[in-house]
Amino acid sequence: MCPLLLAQSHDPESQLKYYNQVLRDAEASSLDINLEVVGKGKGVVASRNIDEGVTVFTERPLVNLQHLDNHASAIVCQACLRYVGSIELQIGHKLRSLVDQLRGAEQGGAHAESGGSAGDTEDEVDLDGALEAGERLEQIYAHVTPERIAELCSGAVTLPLTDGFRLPKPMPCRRGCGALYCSAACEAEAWEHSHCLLCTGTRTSSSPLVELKAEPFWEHARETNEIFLLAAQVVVSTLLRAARLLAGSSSGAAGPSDAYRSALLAAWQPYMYGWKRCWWDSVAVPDDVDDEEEFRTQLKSLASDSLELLSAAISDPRFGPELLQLEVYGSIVGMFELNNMGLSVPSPVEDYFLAVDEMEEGAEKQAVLQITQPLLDALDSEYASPCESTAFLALQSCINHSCDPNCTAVCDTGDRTVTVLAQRDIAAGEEITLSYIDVTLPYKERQAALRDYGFVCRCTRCVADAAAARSKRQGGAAKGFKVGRRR
Ligand SMILES: C[S@@+](CC[C@H](N)C(=O)[O-])C[C@H]1O[C@@H](n2cnc3c(N)ncnc32)[C@H](O)[C@@H]1O
Repeated sequence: MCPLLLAQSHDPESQLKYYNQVLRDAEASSLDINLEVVGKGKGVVASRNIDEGVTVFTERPLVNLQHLDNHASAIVCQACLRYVGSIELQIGHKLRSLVDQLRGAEQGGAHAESGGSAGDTEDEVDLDGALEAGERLEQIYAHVTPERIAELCSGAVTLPLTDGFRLPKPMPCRRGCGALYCSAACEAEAWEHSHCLLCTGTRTSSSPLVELKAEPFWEHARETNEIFLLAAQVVVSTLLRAARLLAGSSSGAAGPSDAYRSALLAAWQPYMYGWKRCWWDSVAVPDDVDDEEEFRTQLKSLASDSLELLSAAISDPRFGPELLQLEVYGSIVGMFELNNMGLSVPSPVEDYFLAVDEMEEGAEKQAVLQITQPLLDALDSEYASPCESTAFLALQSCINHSCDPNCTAVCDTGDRTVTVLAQRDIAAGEEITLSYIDVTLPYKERQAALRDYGFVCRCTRCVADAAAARSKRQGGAAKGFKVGRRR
């Protein structure tokens, strides 16, 4: 049986009503939503001509998450992804994380060397990795000392020219879970949105009323799939919003009442129409997996464990059970696998080193370089590593992929928005497209990359490339026949 929350997504009339509101909110007056673009599901089309370079629309993500493995590269506001602290802190943090990571790899290798399983292929790989890690550590320490890294992290040193690169002071989560924000407003917004139930901090304060017990859920997500963290934001923010809507209405407590159902459906609407297939049914099977059925069963079991831990963490008498069903949770995770958008925010550290590089040649630049060059040499390619995150946006998630897209998306952390810009002139009636992958790849590699998104690309370029490949094959077959005849 299709749970109530998923069944609603099939109603075209409410879908159009919702998306027309989304278009109005995004001030996207030059766009329409088409619920059935041939072979692609719904899509976004231009309702009038759009000139190259024009902003097609701007919207804010409904949820976003800095990739867990990116925390080592960038300290950003967990709500809006703005870099926080200072250039010194960002550089010190990158170096400290790098050193910790390399030490871990080095020790892993040493452990394998001293263990009794020498000759095992994995251990051999570990030893190679350990050797490389050791060399990279030496390279870092040839340029900076551990004390220098500690000074940068603690704010004990000020680097030249950083006045022009001021960053907001980090604002810690009120419960001290380690999450940082760029302002009290962002901290409060994240708290109200979902962090109040997903926080793992223990520091007590006058608020909130709920007991915090999300650590086992986080631990499971860290070890298995970070997308569970994003799905949890959807679940919690929806439940909290429904509870608020219900509290604001004249009806009673949560339960199977009509009032609760309509509050829940209203709160769920931003995600309702993004629904695709369940995660375990939609994920592409990795090349090294032989037993597809077992693989999908394992994914389902992971989702089930995650949901159990989440349900235990957020149990609250205000919440009904509708959103905590496995099919609904699986569809949210699946939606992120197929619909989310990667956001990359360039690092101010890169801009800082560029500014040094662009200084006029002379004694002043030489004095600055004496201080900054060792840091740049120690960071190596890490100096430019950006903040990488994943987000879900109501309108952007309706835009289909093309290997020859007419639009591009840029992220602005300043006002926490994503802007979609026309890359070329777009005619009225034309579909708005973005690229989900690196479109410089050849046809086969593009299709392989898009398999991870669960579809065979039917964009104009792929259709043309496929036709060209077919006719080449047919031509090849004909040539082969001729060769055969000559023999
Ligand atoms: C971000 S959603 C885009 C909106 C989607 N069409 C819908 O109905 O919600 C991505 C999904 O759209 C479909 N899609 C996007 N681009 C496509 C393309 N070039 N060819 C075929 N299907 C495409 C695939 O099903 C993909 O998983």
